Amino acid sequence: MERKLPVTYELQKKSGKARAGKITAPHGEIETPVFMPVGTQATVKTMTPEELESIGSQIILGNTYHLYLRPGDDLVAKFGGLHKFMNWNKPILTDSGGFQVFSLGSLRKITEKGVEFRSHIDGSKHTLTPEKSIHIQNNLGSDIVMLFDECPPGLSSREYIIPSIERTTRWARRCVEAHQRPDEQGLFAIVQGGIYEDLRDKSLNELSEMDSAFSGYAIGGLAVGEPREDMYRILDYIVEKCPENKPRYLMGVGEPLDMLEAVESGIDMMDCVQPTRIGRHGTVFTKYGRLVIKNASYAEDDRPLDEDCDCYVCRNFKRGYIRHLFKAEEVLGQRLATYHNLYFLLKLMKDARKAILEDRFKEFKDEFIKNYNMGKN
Ligand SMILES: CNc1nc2cc3c(=O)[nH]c(N)nc3c(CCc3ccccc3)c2[nH]1
Ligand SMILES: [Zn+2]
Repeated sequence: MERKLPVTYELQKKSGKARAGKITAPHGEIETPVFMPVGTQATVKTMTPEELESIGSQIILGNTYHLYLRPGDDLVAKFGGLHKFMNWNKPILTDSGGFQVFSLGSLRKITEKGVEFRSHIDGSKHTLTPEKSIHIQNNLGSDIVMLFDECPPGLSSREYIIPSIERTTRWARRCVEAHQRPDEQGLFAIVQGGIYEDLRDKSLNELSEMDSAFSGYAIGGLAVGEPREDMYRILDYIVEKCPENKPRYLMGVGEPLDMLEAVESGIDMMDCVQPTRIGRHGTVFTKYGRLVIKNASYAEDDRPLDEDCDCYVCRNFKRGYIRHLFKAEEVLGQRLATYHNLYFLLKLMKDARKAILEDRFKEFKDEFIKNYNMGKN
């Protein structure tokens, strides 16, 4: 009989293919669509958990690759798991590590067994396997555990992707077998297949054989250098083929316009390091597009970063002050820009959810895109 899954989804409203829903996870509920801040090394860079909660973060992401290398998943387990270690008491999703090996590790080698690599920290040799990845995530105690997959480089050929999908499916079976807490940590499948519709079908069909083990489905293999129109075409094709009664997670997409495109295709969850990464370098999101605060033109500008934003930063600080902080290399500048960027994306998803509930998502999306492309800052 069907085992009770630890992570469940309730569809609340559709507006076209866009959906509003509620995810129930062991550490709490998540209203979707949702943006998930990335907390790679057990911290969303420069933010405290209290600040993350105050801006409306419902779930954050952690990284198997990083936490295994430092401080070690067994140490995190000694502290009672990642929630206790970092004092975040809402849901956490952890990635499985394969992607990070290829984006950060060196001297990598893929075999049937798994992935051999050298640590980007000290060059030590390691092998990550499906079993090891799942056991690390079990130690971390995340609410949502990702399958150990291969994410082929953007624009890989069909000849490369086909055998890659078949190995990733064999790895998926090993992940399901290795999972030590299937009743406490939800397992998400990851659909691959590059920019080819028929290979997306192949990946989804092979994974669907194990559907009863999966609490959700992620769309992987995108935002890895493929042209934007290819990503949109694939989303429009494959997302609605994923089970309607489970959450759908698009991995690695966090540009405002891409997020709205993803929501329109039926995606519920998204992550991206962009808001925190570009925030630390002084680029912020605004209603009218991106703004590079170090630009000399903002030196005497007494407006907030975004005149339509009601976040703590926009209510209390002016562009000229935040520009000064960056020019003076004051760390408060990075914190304020990060805070506002995260708030901006969390609010964008909250407004998208409201538009879906009121069955006016298309109008909401078109209005946002018109303003964002104005670039008048
Ligand atoms: C930026 N673009 C991007 N495309 C991705 C594709 C995949 C993919 O096909 N498979 C897996 N496992 N992860 C991917 C990721 C990492 C997402 C992430 C980062 C940090 C924390 C938690 C999760 C991606 N990121
Ligand atoms: Zn703001």
